[in-house]
Amino acid sequence: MSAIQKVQHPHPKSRKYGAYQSEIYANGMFRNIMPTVTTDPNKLEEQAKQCMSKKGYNYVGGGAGERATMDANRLAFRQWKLVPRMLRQTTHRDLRVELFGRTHDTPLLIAPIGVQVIFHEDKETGIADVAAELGIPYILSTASSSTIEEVAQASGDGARWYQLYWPQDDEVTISLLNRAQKAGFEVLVVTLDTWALSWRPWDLDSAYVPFVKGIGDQTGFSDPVFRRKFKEKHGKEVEEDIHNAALEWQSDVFSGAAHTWDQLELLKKRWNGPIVLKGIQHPEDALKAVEAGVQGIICSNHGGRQLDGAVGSLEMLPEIVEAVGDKITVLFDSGVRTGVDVIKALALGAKAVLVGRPWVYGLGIAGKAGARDVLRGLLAASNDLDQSMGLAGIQNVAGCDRSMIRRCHYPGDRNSSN
Ligand SMILES: Cc1cc2nc3c(=O)[nH]c(=O)nc-3n(C[C@H](O)[C@H](O)[C@H](O)COP(=O)(O)O)c2cc1C
Repeated sequence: MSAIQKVQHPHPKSRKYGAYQSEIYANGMFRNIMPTVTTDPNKLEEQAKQCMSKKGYNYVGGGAGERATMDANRLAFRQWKLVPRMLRQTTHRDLRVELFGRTHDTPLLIAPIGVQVIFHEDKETGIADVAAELGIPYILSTASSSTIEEVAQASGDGARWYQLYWPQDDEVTISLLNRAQKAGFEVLVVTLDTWALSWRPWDLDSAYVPFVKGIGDQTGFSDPVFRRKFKEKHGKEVEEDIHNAALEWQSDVFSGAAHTWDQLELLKKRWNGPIVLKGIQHPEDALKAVEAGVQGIICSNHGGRQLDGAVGSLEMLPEIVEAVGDKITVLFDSGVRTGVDVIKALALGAKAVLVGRPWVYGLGIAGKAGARDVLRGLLAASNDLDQSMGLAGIQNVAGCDRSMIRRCHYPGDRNSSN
């Protein structure tokens, strides 16, 4: 390399996420406007708890059993530390990544989160709008409180993926896939770990499950095949008997029976685009996904909401990446709270990272504006993705590699920002 490095210019298409930090200081110093949503990842959940309804907060903050998997998710992040490099040109960071042939502005994805109306009336349509604005693909949950078509409209030109809770009824499944494709959803995310709801004490103690009242069932209630079948069976429209319609829909999507690998053929035949399996934790399942001929997997344990006492998701990422190499796109979620967490997951081989609870807390605090603040903070400055990459000496996402990270065990490492 020559002794004089060339002056670096920003990539014309990379966005300046780091500007958010200056904006916060300028608002406070000159206009006395303070951030609505805390910028401290360790205080976010507590602020949300103060602002949200008890049931709404418990639904997002809770997990399976004694929340041991949730703890493991955070501890798995704590055991990896970044090793920063100096005197590198990192002034202009480039956060763009390519996934399934499309370039995205950041390595973040909005994790599929159900029943968003219980957190704020801005719900899925509001978050889809924010995601499009920030250049983050929005993954719509099947357990949505807005319809597929409403979310597509709110997302406009934004990238959108569709998450399937896979119904037992193939005709209904095909109808959902057709609707999602028609509405411009590009990637199908099939969640494998939630064919029944787990034991969730924070919801159980107040006997709260929104779906039985028809909340979060909008995908089914707006589906022509589901509606026709419901009418044939009950002689009524869905709206005339919400209680039974809710039961019927729930027993199809959370049936208590898992699908099997061979059944993926149906989805492959009916979905004209990339398919990503969500909920992979074992390297052998990752290899099975390669064999099954899908295009991607998400190393995820559903944020510790399904199986309690399970391994932290990040713990399994390196083995999964090693097992599948470049044969399939590996994405990651469960426990991501800061930009540095994103760097760690990328350094351990994920191509992009899904963010879940943090923006839901923002949504609960201040609606879509609150979710936007959380996501901008995550992408932006100190402690967060863009600036942390710079401080670590990393110029772009490809620079997040194994040389930047080291496994270290310090007794007493904190398990905060759940
Ligand atoms: C309130 C809530 C609802 C969720 N709903 C869904 C869903 O409908 N479909 C799905 O695949 N995953 C769902 N998830 C899991 C997320 O997609 C993601 O895997 C998880 O939030 C990652 O963990 P983290 O939030 O602790 O980072 C949900 C998670 C939460 C917190």
